Amino acid sequence: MQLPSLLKITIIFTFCVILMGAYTRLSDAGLGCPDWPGCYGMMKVPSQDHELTQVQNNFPGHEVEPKKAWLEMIHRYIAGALGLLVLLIFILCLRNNEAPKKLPTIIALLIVFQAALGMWTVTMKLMPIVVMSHLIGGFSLVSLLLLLYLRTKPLRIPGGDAIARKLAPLALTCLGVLILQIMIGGWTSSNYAALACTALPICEGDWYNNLKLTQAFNPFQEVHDTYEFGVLDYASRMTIHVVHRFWAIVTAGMLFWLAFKLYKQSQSSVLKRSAVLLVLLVCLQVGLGISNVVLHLPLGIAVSHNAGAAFLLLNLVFINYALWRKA
Ligand code: HEM
Repeated sequence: MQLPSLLKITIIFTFCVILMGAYTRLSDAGLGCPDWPGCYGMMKVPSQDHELTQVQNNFPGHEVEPKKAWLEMIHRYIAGALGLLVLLIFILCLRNNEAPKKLPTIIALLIVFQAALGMWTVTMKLMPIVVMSHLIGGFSLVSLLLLLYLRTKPLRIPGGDAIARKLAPLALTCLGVLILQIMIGGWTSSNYAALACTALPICEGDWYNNLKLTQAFNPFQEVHDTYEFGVLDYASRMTIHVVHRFWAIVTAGMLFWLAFKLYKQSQSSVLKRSAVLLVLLVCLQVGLGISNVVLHLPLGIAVSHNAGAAFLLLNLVFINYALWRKA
């Protein structure tokens, strides 16, 4: 198989793994299997009588919840398959003289680190900094795979679009702003702060005088037996939620500005289409965020909000690639 085709398949597959991860996390199934890499020490979810007896002996106090355990195991198996695809890409790039070498090496190292984060997510009982890093790891992986795909494929983007090129620093700033918003979103979700604030447009009560920025964003929280369902007090969760909403306004504003400038100034139809897509994705993402709040976090909307963030990121990575690549 040709490298670009393999990369295309791997990008779609990575997207599925990210969504499956979000579905697992948001269904509170992250601890469906309390150990790693097996599930209660087995390669499948224990269901037979003798297996359940073994669970009682080896994991006293634990009760197997088959649905949650299967979600977690399916996520691990498909993540393992993704690891094999990345290894194949790495080998193909090493063998192909014209293919880049540094980027596939970084991607291969990243997936190993991502597997370690997956393990720590379980062994450290959903510690928010680990859960958020695991989410960012997945987003970074799909972005780097897209970059590698773009580098291995001749693109019909005029690298010499001098006017549009002037927008490159703005596009990079927007990328930074979006990444920060995604991190705050991951922090909101991993600290179970989604329902800490259910009023619109801001928060119920005297939210302004109850902001606790230092506690809310301390990456190293006190040690707890488990972080499932969150350990922060109400004010800290509310603070995280409010910051995610405020930064969403900054993000949306910046991305609209970039889209407007790009649409007006670029000569390239590909970049003009990316600008329109950017506007649509921002509207969709903000709409999904508001629906999360109004509808009290239905699973489908929460997972779509995760997918929306990934699409936004990929679109912005593409725009940056097009604007920064050498003419
Ligand atoms: C550009 C805008 C936005 C981006 C890129 C973004 C991104 C994200 C991301 C990546 C997550 C983590 C999802 C996960 O854990 O799977 C998240 C969570 C969340 N976002 Fe946003 N978001 C945006 C705007 C908004 C807005 C405007 C609202 C509400 C008014 C909102 C409400 C939420 C809530 C409530 C969660 C927690 C969901 C949960 O616990 O599952 N977001 N966001």
